[in-house]
Amino acid sequence: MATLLRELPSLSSILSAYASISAMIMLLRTILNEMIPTRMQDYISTKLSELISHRFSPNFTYVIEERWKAVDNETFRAIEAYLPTKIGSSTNSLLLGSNDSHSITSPPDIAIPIDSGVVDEFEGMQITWKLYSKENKKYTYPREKRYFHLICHKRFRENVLQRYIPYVSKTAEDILKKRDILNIYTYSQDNGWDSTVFKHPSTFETLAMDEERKRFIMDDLDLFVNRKDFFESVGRAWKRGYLLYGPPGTGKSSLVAAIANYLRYNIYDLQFQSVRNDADLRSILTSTTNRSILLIEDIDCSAKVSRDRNRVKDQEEDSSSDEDNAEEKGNRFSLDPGATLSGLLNFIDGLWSSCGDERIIIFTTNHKDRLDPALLRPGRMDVHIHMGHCTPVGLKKLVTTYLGIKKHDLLSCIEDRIQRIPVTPAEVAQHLMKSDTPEVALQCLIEFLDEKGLEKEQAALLKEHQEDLVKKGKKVVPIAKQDMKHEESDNRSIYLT
Ligand SMILES: Nc1ncnc2c1ncn2[C@@H]1O[C@H](COP(=O)(O)OP(=O)(O)OP(=O)(O)O)[C@@H](O)[C@H]1O
Repeated sequence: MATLLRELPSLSSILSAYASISAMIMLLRTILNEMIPTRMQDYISTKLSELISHRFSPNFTYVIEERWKAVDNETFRAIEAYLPTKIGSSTNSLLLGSNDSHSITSPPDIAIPIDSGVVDEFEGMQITWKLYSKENKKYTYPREKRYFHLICHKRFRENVLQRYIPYVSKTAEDILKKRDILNIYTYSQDNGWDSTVFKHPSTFETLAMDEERKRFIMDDLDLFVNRKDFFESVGRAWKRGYLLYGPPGTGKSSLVAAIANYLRYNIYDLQFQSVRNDADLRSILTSTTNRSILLIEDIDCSAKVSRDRNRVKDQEEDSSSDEDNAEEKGNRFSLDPGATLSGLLNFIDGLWSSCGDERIIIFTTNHKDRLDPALLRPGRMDVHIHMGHCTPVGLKKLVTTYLGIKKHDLLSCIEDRIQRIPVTPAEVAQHLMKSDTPEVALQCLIEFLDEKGLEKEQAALLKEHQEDLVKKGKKVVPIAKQDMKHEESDNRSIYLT
């Protein structure tokens, strides 16, 4: 015992050894602090703690990111729809809000805030969900990258994948199908897709359009939504393209709203000119969800889509096109070249067309003749629909909708006038709104039509007179094109390409 005690180091030598080890550690730490930047130190310590916790934790984590292989991750969408139905006492905070500008009293939506969690139970398994976010690389869309962590016990790992996730997807599908609120999304370079509640009153019932044409469109839509297997079997993307063309105020936007209300699809409204380049266009289009309408209005206004291959022809066009050309020249020198027609076509029927299911693509234009022929080729936009001036059938529909009457003595003389004088449904609607009294409103419409008829006659006389002058070899100031041309050259009412 005495020998053993003698061999033990003295207290003073233990203390001095401890002091020198501590001094060495402090020295090392100071050197490391000096040499390794703080961010690198944080990274190393996070990785070390992750390694330790992974090694010894009984849990397994699935990570579900918002984007998956360059497109929107549908599993993420499903979880987003499903989780708000699972909020319980374990949830400490929630996002609450409404984007329904039509009704401030409508019940708000619920969503999971970033860095918060929800606990769910399924077939005896406990599953914890957490939502995180981190900033994305600069200049890529979307700016923020969100992702869910699904945390379960390691022994449930397989069951979660085989049974729980399919259950979540199925439940989400039912929730999304039953949603009674539609959204309209608009794109901006700063915020990406921003949504607001879409409550447009236009339906096929209120549209002033011939009944057979309405029936044709509704049947076409029905056929489209019920043909998932058909599209698969023929190797085509489950998409349908509509080109709506015609003068302003003939109901193109109203028809889009009617289609959205009929199918209960959200609308993604894209200003083509606001897209920086084709790469951005791809990200923007692939971040739209299934069962939706992609709407590109006034597609002819994009120089890239309307002019690329028609430049020579366009140089001969009227003065209005000079402004567009100036814009185009400006674009050539800008940093962002803009999205191109081929970028767009690639999404419509190229390799990228297979991204996403159940999509309706709608282009509208007031000038079909200005579009690049590539966009009009058979099979590109499946259905071309001409929205024309008001017809007697359209008039009756508008009178019923706006005045609540089906018959009136003045109707026959209005019908007679609109067959001679081109007038848009928007103009008719505007005059029918002038009074609640049918008599007064219809009289207003008659006066308007008579004025328009007079203008038309004067324009025809002027044209005749100018043609005479030209024949006599005299110089004339040309009449504005729109006075002479009421309709597009191709005004077949509706056809499949
Ligand atoms: N066919 C129609 N049926 C019912 N209402 C219509 C119709 N066409 C136009 N209207 C009325 O006129 C207004 C303007 O129509 P809308 O915006 O749909 O026309 P548009 O063809 O899209 O015009 P633009 O080319 O200028 O966008 C609508 O709010 C609607 O009240």
